[in-house]
Amino acid sequence: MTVKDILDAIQSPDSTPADFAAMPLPESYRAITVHKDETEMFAGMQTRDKDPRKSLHLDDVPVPELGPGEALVAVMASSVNYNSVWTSIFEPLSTFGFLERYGKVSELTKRHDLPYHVIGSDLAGVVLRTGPGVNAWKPGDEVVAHCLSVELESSDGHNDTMLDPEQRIWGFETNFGGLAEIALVKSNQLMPKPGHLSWEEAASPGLVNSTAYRQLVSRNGAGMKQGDNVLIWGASGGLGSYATQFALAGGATPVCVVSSPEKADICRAMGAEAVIDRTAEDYKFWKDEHNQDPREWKRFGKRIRELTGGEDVDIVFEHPGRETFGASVYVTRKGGTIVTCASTSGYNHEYDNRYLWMSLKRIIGSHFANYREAWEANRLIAKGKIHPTLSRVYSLEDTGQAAYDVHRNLHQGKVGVLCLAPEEGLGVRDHEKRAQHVDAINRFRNI
Ligand SMILES: C/C=C/C(=O)SCCNC(=O)CCNC(=O)[C@H](O)C(C)(C)COP(=O)(O)OP(=O)(O)OC[C@H]1O[C@@H](n2cnc3c(N)ncnc32)[C@H](O)[C@@H]1OP(=O)(O)O
Ligand SMILES: NC(=O)C1=CN([C@@H]2O[C@H](COP(=O)(O)OP(=O)(O)OC[C@H]3O[C@@H](n4cnc5c(N)ncnc54)[C@H](OP(=O)(O)O)[C@@H]3O)[C@@H](O)[C@H]2O)C=CC1
Repeated sequence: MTVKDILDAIQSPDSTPADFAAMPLPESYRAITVHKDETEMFAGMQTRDKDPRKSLHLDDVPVPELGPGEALVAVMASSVNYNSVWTSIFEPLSTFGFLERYGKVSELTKRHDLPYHVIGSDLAGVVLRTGPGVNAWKPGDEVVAHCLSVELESSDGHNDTMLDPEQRIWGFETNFGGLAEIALVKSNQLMPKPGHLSWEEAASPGLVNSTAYRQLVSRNGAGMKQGDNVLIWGASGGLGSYATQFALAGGATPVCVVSSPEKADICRAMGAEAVIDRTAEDYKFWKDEHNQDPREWKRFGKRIRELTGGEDVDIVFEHPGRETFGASVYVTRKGGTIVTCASTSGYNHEYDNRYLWMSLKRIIGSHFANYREAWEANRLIAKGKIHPTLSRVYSLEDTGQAAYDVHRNLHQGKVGVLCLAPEEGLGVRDHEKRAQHVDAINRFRNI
């Protein structure tokens, strides 16, 4: 049995769940990996110069043993997330430390502690096998997977699964991720694949859509409400393209920040009216490596007021981090919220705390999404209320190039990867619903 036989079964309209269940598993599969003996390969280099094409490998790896509550999934498509860029440049830490730590949890988790790391935190595909105790899913089911892996043995995570002390991001802090022909997930990561989307479209929103949902919409994040002004950094990027959609769909006003006229056009095509091109307007929030320029914060704030009819923003959707955080705190409205999930440009933030406390602002930390939030975010995709923002699709062989493009900010929206799917456009089951939304689904394509 080879992965080719699995693909044939997936593509045959006659395959039944029993056929999938009866199919022997292959011994190995192709996967995108980083290697433990290469973690120092970029030592001494600037972040920008570390090249994912050098560190990401396409390897044949053995199919992992299936444990209780788990599923093996044939991956038709996946996507590149920034966490895969971090893994590929071994920043801020090598992910092998995460695998070693996970390997110490139990006999079963030892499987994850290997000299190679199969990466990737999104997938769309077909369930091949389920482990003991899995009843909700069966071989043959078409699924997407969110990337929250929790053990749930501590009460800390019982109200909000993100608070579990053993919370991990699958394919980043665990092995056997989605940039591969086969992936291992906990079965409670599985969700129904939206029928109106192709494999690569369905695989692309998962991580960023769920994260933006918690960060902006959920009461665990900013709890956005109708009428809010929301400043969205990187509004046509991975997270930002979903934050912009959530703001518009939720009756808020996005103020989109981007870095080129093309990206500004994408935001307008999504329905945003207030757009700032940070390159054209040339904001320099830092005078030098150590000092910010509050006059630039003010110039930025004035521009926001021009666009909103004099109002300040209720919420800032933050992720660039060091470069923008001082400005973000400054421009937030009295009583408003800065919600952050990342620090792409540096994790040691500096801001003038007087503007935070005197104006009763709040900074909220947010990370991925709990089980329920991930499910709710996927439901919005399935209902056609929020759409994938897929711009370009790469082959599994070209994942290094895809990660390079994301690292260098050369992409728009989301970048997809075909794993088992032999071409784009396959896997659509609900053509009628697709026809209703096809323009929105294709909005980011080939820009
Ligand atoms: C969904 C997608 C998401 C993204 O893309 S996010 C972006 C990518 N992710 C990242 O950049 C984050 C990468 N991760 C990290 O940088 C690190 O992962 C953290 C900084 C988050 C954590 O650092 P660490 O060293 O791994 O863990 P510690 O929690 O600091 O634990 C180290 C030791 O310190 C002890 N400790 C923790 N808190 C305290 C405390 N408050 N007082 C005293 N000790 C403390 C612990 O217990 C432990 O100890 P012991 O080594 O013995 O086990
Ligand atoms: N904690 C969590 O759960 C999650 C964290 N993340 C993290 O969030 C970050 C962004 O992820 P994602 O949106 O997928 O990445 P993308 O690269 O797709 O988008 C980020 C956008 O941010 C903008 N940007 C980048 N650097 C700067 C800067 N210095 N100043 C202002 N804007 C900047 C760029 O837009 P433009 O050039 O147009 O302004 C870019 O397109 C990453 O660090 C990632 O690891 C992502 C998902 C989940």
